[in-house]
Amino acid sequence: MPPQNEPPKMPIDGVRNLITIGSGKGGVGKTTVSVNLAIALARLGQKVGLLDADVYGPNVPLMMGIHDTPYAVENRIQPLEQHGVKLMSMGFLNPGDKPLIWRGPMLHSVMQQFMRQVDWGELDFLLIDLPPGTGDVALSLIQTAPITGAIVVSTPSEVALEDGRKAVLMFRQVKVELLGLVENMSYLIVPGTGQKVDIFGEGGGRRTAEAMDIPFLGELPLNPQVRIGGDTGRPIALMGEQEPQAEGFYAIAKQVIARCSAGPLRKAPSFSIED
Ligand SMILES: Nc1ncnc2c1ncn2[C@@H]1O[C@H](COP(=O)(O)OP(=O)(O)OP(=O)(O)O)[C@@H](O)[C@H]1O
Repeated sequence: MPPQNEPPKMPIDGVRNLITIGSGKGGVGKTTVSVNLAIALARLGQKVGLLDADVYGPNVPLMMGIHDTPYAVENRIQPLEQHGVKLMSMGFLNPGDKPLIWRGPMLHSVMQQFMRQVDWGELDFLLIDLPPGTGDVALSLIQTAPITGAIVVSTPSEVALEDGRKAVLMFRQVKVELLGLVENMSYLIVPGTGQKVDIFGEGGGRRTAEAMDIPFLGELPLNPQVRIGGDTGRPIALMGEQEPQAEGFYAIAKQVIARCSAGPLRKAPSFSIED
């Protein structure tokens, strides 16, 4: 049972599955996985929203190729929509290169508004792209919302995995179900020669997932087209499931659908930070 002083985890109206995408380390491709997974889920027939919780470095608008300003109707913020995905990001409200200089309580309140005062409508999946690490924003979200499951993204390098393990342990400590680990930038196929190069080491993601007893959701190669897709606002998942360069994202999306429709994950886990 949650302790008496713990705030209740209020469900988000109309949202069936709330999935957080986190990483220990920055720059490992968490937002890249988030946008491509969102598009893949939408293309597989799911109703999808993506909340960019990386308030200090919100890259979702750029990667989804949309820079409008959301408006409010009767105190409810209307999410923007692009590539079949409903979107909300601090980048829509604070566009450009101006840094946001906010402390914890302000972040907490804006995240609550993004979850609960945005007119998400009916969604099968609301994905939350967390900021890297195990800090305030991640914890505040996890403490207040019934997270269905968490995905952790890491490269196979030991440095990234060390921090990835901390993210896994954070979710475990707050009793959020781990949907699994995604290994990004797993290897590079050299254009022209077809040679496979393990730039960040080989197999580290799978080994870590096995050691921590969480599902391994798959490897995503380092691929210049993935970077270009992000930089131009046309994520590679838009090319569809049949496109070999996008199929890894669809394979992850299918596992997420399978796990989340299975039943028990739909129930909000109880939370206790003291455990
Ligand atoms: N599989 C990949 N192949 C090629 N480039 C990639 C791949 N994954 C990510 N990138 C590129 O690496 C850079 C960092 O990715 P991204 O912004 O998704 O990381 P992140 O973990 O969300 O970073 P942070 O949260 O620290 O801002 C981006 O330029 C992105 O396009």
